[in-house]
Amino acid sequence: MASRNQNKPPSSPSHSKYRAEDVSVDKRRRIGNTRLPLNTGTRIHTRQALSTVNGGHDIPPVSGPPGNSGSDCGVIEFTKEDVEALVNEKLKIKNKFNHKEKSEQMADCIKRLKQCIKWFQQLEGNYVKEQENLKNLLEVAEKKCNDIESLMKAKEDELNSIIVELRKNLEALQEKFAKEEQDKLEALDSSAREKDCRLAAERLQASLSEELKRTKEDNASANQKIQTLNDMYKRLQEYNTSLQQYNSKLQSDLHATNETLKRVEKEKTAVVENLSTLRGHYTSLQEQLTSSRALQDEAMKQKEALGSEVTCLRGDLQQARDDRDRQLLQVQTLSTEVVKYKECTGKSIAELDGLTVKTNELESTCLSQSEQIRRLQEKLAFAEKKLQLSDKSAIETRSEFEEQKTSILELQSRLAEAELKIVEGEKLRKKLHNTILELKGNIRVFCRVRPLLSDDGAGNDTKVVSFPTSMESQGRAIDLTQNGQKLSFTFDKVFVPDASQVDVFVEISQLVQSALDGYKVCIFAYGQTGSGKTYTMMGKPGLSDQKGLIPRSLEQVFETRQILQAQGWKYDMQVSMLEIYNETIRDLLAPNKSGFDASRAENAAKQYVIKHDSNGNTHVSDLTIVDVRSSKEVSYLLDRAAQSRSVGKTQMNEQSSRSHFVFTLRIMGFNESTDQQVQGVLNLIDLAGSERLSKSGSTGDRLKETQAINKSLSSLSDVIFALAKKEEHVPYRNSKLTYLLQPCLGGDSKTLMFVNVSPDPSSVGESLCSLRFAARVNACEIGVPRRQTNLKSSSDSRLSIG
Ligand SMILES: Nc1ncnc2c1ncn2[C@@H]1O[C@H](COP(=O)(O)OP(=O)(O)OP(=O)(O)O)[C@@H](O)[C@H]1O
Repeated sequence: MASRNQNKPPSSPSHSKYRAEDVSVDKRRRIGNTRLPLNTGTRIHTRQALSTVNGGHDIPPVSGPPGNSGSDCGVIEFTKEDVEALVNEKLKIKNKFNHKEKSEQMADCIKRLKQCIKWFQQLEGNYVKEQENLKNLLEVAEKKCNDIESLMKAKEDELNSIIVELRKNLEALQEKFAKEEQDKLEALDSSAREKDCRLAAERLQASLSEELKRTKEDNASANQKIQTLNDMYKRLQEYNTSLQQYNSKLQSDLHATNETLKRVEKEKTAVVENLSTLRGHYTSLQEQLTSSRALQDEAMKQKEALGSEVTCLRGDLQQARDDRDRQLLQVQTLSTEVVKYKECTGKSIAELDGLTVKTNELESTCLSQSEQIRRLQEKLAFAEKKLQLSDKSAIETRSEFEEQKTSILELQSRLAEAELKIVEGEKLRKKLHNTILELKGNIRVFCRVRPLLSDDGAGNDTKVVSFPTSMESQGRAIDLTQNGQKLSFTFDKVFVPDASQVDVFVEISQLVQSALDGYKVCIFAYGQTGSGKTYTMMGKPGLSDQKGLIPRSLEQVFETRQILQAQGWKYDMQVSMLEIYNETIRDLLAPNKSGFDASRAENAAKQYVIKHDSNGNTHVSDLTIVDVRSSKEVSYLLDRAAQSRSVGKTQMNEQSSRSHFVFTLRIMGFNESTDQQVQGVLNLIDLAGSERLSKSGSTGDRLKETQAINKSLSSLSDVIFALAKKEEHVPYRNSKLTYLLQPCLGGDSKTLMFVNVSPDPSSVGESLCSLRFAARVNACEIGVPRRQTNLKSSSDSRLSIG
């Protein structure tokens, strides 16, 4: 229809025709049941035909020429049959009406038909013209149709391809649909499951809600806690800062203290020297004083003798004076009597002569007595002079004595002062030493290289061990050369092969002293078989200058105990010794009733369970603990233990220790004057030698021993590595050795490790392993040593080893 309108000719008749067609089509639709066949044969005017059909009633009269009829006019093609049918219809209708009316109507109808025919003819002319136009149009349309057809074909092809594609899509969609159906089923399934889950989830949600509620409450309290923790954190931060400041101050203090320590050490040496000279001076003064005292005593005796002599003389003199005075009085009375007699009585000359003789006698007696008095006076004067002299010498002696006394007192006070200074210096040194160790907070490591022995790889002159001589590393560094590569290690101290046992002991004596001060001390020797561990710890039996650390430490402990007694300290000492052989503890001091084997059997029956108490003390059940009072007693016990130890011959060592030897001295001190109590422990350990199975040449029991030794030493290194890495779990329980040493390795004790190294070039690999392990140990922080003081001795202290 749209395309027709597009091709519509511009003339009005054609325009009306198209409209008539429209109407006819519309009419046909309206006729409904009375469907009329439309053929291209006879053409009849539509209105006529319609009027015939409707009996001429409902057809409106034609007004004006058909061409001007506007919307009422139209052309429709009727076939002959259609017209006949109409005529028949007309006849039928004719019969229905009466004749007159019918004839009038007929006339009218004929009239109108005539008009119609006229109009129809006009239309026919128009129609021919229109037909030509239409022909042209048809051609154009055909052309266009062809174009459209080709276009359509193309479109069809395109559509076909689209259809194919769509089919494919459809198939895919169908597949997809099937899949989705399946998915849907699955989804339904899962939805059912989800429903269950949802129910469960709802239940869970309910419980979770409750939990959430609780958690919220917890959260609130946690928030509060966080708040307080934050506050605490802040405070801790502040505390940390202050600690850091304190630490830096301590570091500077430490530096200053080190300086002071050195100065104090120097002062101490000077004071000790001074003290010894003072002591010499004091002794000579004491001698002088004794001789002066003897002299004084003699002078006093002389003085006393002279005094008594003077008193005697004075008595004699007094007597002589009294005699003289009496005789003078007698002479005087006699003289007056003579004068009286001469004057008054006139006696005979003989009597007078007798009297004169008597008087003369008396006078001569007087004279002699005067002479005696004079002599006595002279004697007295001499005696008094002598007395004065002796008084003088006595005063001199006394002043000398006083002088000496004051100088002695002065010396004594200086001596006391010097001794006090020594005690204070010692205290300060001890404190500084402990502070240094506490600040260091790690296991200290000393390295000792033994001399080359005749048994070592003969004929090999290459030196694998050397010692750097630079200022900063002297005495602290060691270089090991392996395959031409030099590897350097630094430790707290390195002992060269020439170092004597005394040199080594001097370096650890302070540590031993700490045990008496109430610290736990642990010294252990680690190294390859035959590297000198036993030599370092025990020394060579029978040779006093080659005594090892254990006997020397004990001597020092007992000597110091003696010295500290003067300060009010009393010490009780207990010793225990054990060995760990093939992961089994053996009591080396177990009473040996019926021979060594019996003791071993008895030993084996005991449990020897290791336990640590809250004070960090280690207890081994059933272990023999012996009270000791002197180093001799301990030496005896050491000899006894040495006989019980498991030793054997290996390719590396003639007398190889096949077990770990643990010597423990427990020290309990009490000061009566200060009421102070200390508990120290000295653990001295000679570890079994590490060795490669291949190198040790072990077989049978030896192989088993070596495997057990290596296992426990590797446990020791695991513990050290865990400590070095500050891991949360430290595998102390992996071996008896590490569990026994737990307080020493990870606790609060002062620990020192000797790494013994052999200079034998054939042992360079083992030496390198030992040095690497020792370096790791040196870097390992184990906490701050704690002094055990003011503690009441535990009831079970006899079973404690550390
Ligand atoms: N510093 C030293 N001076 C002299 N001789 C030494 C020294 N160190 C070790 N020795 C000697 O080396 C040998 C092996 O020493 P020692 O038995 O102490 O080794 P070890 O490490 O204890 O061996 P093991 O682990 O097999 O028991 C011994 O003969 C010892 O006397």
